[in-house]
Amino acid sequence: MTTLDRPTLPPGPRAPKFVQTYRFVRQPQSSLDVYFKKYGEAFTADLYGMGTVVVISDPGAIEALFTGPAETIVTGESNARLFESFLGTYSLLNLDGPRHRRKRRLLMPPFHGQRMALYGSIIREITAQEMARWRTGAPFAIQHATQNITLEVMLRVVFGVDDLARRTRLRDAILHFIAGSYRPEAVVMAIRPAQIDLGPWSPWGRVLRTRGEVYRQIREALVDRRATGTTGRDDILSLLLDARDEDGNPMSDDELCDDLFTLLLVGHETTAATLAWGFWGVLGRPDVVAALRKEQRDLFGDGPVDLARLPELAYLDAVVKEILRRYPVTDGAARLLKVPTRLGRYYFPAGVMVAASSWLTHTNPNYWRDPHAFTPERFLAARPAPFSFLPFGGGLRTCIGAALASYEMKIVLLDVLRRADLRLPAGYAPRVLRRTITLSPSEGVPVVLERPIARG
Ligand code: HEM
Repeated sequence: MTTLDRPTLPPGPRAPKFVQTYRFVRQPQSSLDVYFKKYGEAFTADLYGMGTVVVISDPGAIEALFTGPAETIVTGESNARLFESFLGTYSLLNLDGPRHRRKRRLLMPPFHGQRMALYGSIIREITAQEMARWRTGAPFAIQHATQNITLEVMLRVVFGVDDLARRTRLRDAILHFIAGSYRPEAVVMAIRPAQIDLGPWSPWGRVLRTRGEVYRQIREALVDRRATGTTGRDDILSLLLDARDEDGNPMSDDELCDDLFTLLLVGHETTAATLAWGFWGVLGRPDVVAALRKEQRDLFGDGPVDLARLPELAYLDAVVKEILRRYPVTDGAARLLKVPTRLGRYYFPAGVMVAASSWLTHTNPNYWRDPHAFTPERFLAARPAPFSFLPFGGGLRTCIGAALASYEMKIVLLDVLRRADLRLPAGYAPRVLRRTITLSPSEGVPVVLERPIARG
């Protein structure tokens, strides 16, 4: 009998559930490496809050997972197991079916590739403002800087919050929420059964209260916008305020808050963490920095890049892709099987979650040569095998911010490397830490600015 005759769970770790959950939380990549070595491209794990999860890194099965029928291979219900308690019931991530389709259509326009040209000069201005604060000498965490940039981009460019005082309060509230996720006890964010509010000093109580302050600020931003009006505006806040359902009703404030909180958090944390990993990868390779600078100089001399010509920078594009491959900041993309389902060479039973692991797929030696090396050139030499590269997930649920994230990363890398000489302090090597929704580098990648920033 083959694995395709009847639905079967592949073998996997037999450690007690709490041990497996601990490893998932604390050793998000190294534990997967161990399982991959032992069980191969599909194995079954058992995790608190998520139940039975089959982790796959076989592109054939991933293709089937991403392109199969959305009615029986569902995403929202699966995401909700991890994210509902803090992203909210109405968050796009946690929806399925027609509600998901409608919301996604509504949210997409500001993230469409063609819109990027409008955002470029503001991203550049925000990056310059951040760099103006850097000082030579003492190391600083580059993730702190990239986070300031990506959060400001979300607030100004996507949300269209023009009022400086309002922006500052919203930014402070979200940074306070994220700072809390650095605390060791904030692992409760990844363990659903431990999410019990035992007051302001309890781990989950603290998460709820800092998140509550972000929601309060978002509600106030909604009040402001209702007062000033949405006419002629095409930012997310205005789009959502103007949206009406089939019966002509506007969205409730609870729904608006979940959507806005999701975009604010997901839209900047992921890009900030990827950029931080990116600086770690790039600064560790002076030849890559030199090649990036050369490409830029050959096309544009010593001045800034003309952003309309960004697509001509092929090496930069390869660097960004390699950062996304080598340092995936999410676990990947998961789906819940509502019926027994064939995925490539596997046949899995109903009721299990199937998670396409970006880490294991991106480091699968069957598809990537020397997968642990940071080698941008691999993306110049050949296209990746189908479904072996999934930084933004896939199918109907592909990340809506993929174009914005890549565009933003390119501008930040270009402008920082053109104007700043950064180095990594001796002896630093990052560990992979869970932080809100990302896998971030420990200490946020400390860097040292070697000499004052060159003039723009
Ligand atoms: C480097 C940065 C980013 C990475 C690595 C990333 C990664 C991902 C991944 C893996 C998914 C799951 C896709 C799936 O289930 O197939 C996702 C979904 C999503 N991302 Fe991103 N993302 C990034 C940036 C952004 C930005 C900038 C935004 C918003 C502006 C955003 C908003 C979303 C939303 C709303 C979803 C849910 C889509 C849906 O369920 O229909 N992401 N992202």
